Amino acid sequence: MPGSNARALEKARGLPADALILDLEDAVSPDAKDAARDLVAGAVGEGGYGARRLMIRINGLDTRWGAEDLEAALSVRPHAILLPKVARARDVAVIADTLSAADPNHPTTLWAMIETPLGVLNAAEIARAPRMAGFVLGTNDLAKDLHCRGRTDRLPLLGALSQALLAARAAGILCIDGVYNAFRDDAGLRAECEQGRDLGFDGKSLIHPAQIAIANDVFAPTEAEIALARAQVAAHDAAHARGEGVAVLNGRIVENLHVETARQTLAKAQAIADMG
Ligand SMILES: CC(C)(COP(=O)(O)OP(=O)(O)OC[C@H]1O[C@@H](n2cnc3c(N)ncnc32)[C@H](O)[C@@H]1OP(=O)(O)O)[C@@H](O)C(=O)NCCC(=O)NCCSC(=O)C[C@H](O)C(=O)O
Ligand SMILES: [Mg+2]
Repeated sequence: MPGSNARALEKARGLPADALILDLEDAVSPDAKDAARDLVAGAVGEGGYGARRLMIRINGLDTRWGAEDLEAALSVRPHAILLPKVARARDVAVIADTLSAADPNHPTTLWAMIETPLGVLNAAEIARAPRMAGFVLGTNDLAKDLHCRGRTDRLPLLGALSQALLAARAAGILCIDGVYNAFRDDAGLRAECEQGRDLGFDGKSLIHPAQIAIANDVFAPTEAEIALARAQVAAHDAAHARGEGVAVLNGRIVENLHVETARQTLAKAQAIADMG
């Protein structure tokens, strides 16, 4: 949400989102940047966001606002700082060093917007940068730089989306899909969320409260997935007790790797339940 929108910052305290991105970058006009920085720092400092993870997207350090944004963000210790248009691992390392120099135990992690051709090409090294905890895909900036046409199937973006995901998975960090701009188009949003879920994204970045329910619905494990995960764990445990490494459930084999996925599904369901 735009960091300049006081009403949105307030409303976010009650929205059923897992994480909030308080934006100082492209959602804020140049003449509102200083006020937005104060507003965001004030809101994070005041708290009241419950279990929602708080992320501040700062302006790039190559802009006239970036350094002040970083200082203000660090001072209120959000869960994460989201860096825009990251092109190389060293863009991240500079900030990680600043953070660690200020306080080696500073709890704030770094996230990167992957939204430029160079950022996609360097995604593997960016994912392994110090303090890096996740990617958010910037599909608007990517489409702009690729000169591609907007298509409902996102065919022109699929290579970049997959490369960013591969890099994130190889480094063991999270990867969140880009925004869906038509915020009154529920069917289009659902279709794009389904595509993102199929590809392997951990969630969807959103621009309007009306989009939250659909994203939650698509990205949460379904009752059937939870039941299957439980049955797979039970079948595998039983097989293990019999001294067998492989179980068979509904005519399909269940091996260690399936149990790992099943446990991830159950852990995600539990985390959602814990959010209340
Ligand atoms: C798109 C909007 C300008 C629409 O705003 P508005 O006209 O106020 O919508 P509504 O009247 O329907 O709003 C209803 C209520 O919800 C609140 N609201 C609106 N948006 C948000 C939000 N994002 N978070 C929290 N709350 C929000 C309104 O205040 C109303 O509240 P109430 O008074 O109680 O009724 C607006 O939604 C908007 O600005 N959206 C965010 C745009 C944004 O964040 N853009 C930057 C991120 S996307 C990006 O940068 C792309 C990426 O980098 C890339 O390259 O792809
Ligand atoms: Mg962008």
